[in-house]
Amino acid sequence: MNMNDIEKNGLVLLGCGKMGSAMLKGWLDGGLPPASVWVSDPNPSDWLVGIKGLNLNTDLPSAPAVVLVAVKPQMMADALPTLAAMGNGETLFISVAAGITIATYEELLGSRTPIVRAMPNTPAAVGRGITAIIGNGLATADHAELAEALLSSVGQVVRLDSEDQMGAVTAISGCGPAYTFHLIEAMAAAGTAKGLNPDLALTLARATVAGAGHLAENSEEDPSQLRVNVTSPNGVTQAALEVLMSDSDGFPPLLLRAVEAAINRDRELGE
Ligand SMILES: NC(=O)c1ccc[n+]([C@@H]2O[C@H](COP(=O)([O-])OP(=O)(O)OC[C@H]3O[C@@H](n4cnc5c(N)ncnc54)[C@H](O)[C@@H]3O)[C@@H](O)[C@H]2O)c1
Ligand code: PRO
Repeated sequence: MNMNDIEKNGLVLLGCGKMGSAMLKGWLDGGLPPASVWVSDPNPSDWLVGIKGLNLNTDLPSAPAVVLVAVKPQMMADALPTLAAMGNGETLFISVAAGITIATYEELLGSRTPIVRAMPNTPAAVGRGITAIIGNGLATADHAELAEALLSSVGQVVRLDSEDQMGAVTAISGCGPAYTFHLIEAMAAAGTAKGLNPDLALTLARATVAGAGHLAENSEEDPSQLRVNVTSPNGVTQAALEVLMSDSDGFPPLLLRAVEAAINRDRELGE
């Protein structure tokens, strides 16, 4: 199964806010015709309303290739039963919601429903996302391929061995863009605090994070060597890294605490 099946039988997107829009933008930019997509969202954005040919809040096809669920975890119990008639059939359900387990989808949609739980991230909007996926017992190799085809059109896809990994995945790559944007904000604020014009500080911070990310992704050297390459012995970077890399109050223990908080919240949302 591939994107042709989606083009032919349709994709229903339930919920099209920040994450749904990021993926939809990536799919449309990648050539998926708007006429193959049905979006159901009670508060569509101006961007959605403006997409010519898109099926927005109209009757849904009875057996689309894929239903992609992108409503908030808290809305799931209200939103999903409206699509229960598509459960227990050939339609593949893919959910990107944090926390909600495959067992919950099976309860809401029927235990014979093929389901893939996925965790994407918002760089999907520019084709640079990464999505982790895991299917239920009903999701065949064909279904997994279909999910992978859809999600790889907006970035990389990795397959998980176990649903138990999803909390940590969410905390790293699902939420990670927010940590990175905050790093840009914090670098810009520090530059401003040290006398730079705020616009200049933001330009420096944004380009540095983007350039370093690109280098980390494209270099044959691993991130620790790339860090060493910036760090002259007893130089300026070393002075900064002695603060940032402190085992007691540096970046590693702080990030670990943040990731643990995210994993705990992910677990709570699934309860
Ligand atoms: N934003 C991210 O970076 C991100 C990353 C990975 C996963 N997710 C997951 O994606 C899901 C959506 O998150 P978001 O950030 O896009 O939230 P959002 O609030 O921006 O979007 C949710 C959308 O669902 C719509 N909605 C509400 N009730 C509905 C209903 N009954 N039927 C159809 N649509 C309905 C809302 O109008 C809204 O547009 C969440 O489950 C979240 O865990 C988000
Ligand atoms: N955004 C969602 C949240 O904050 C899930 C991962 C990224 O809950």
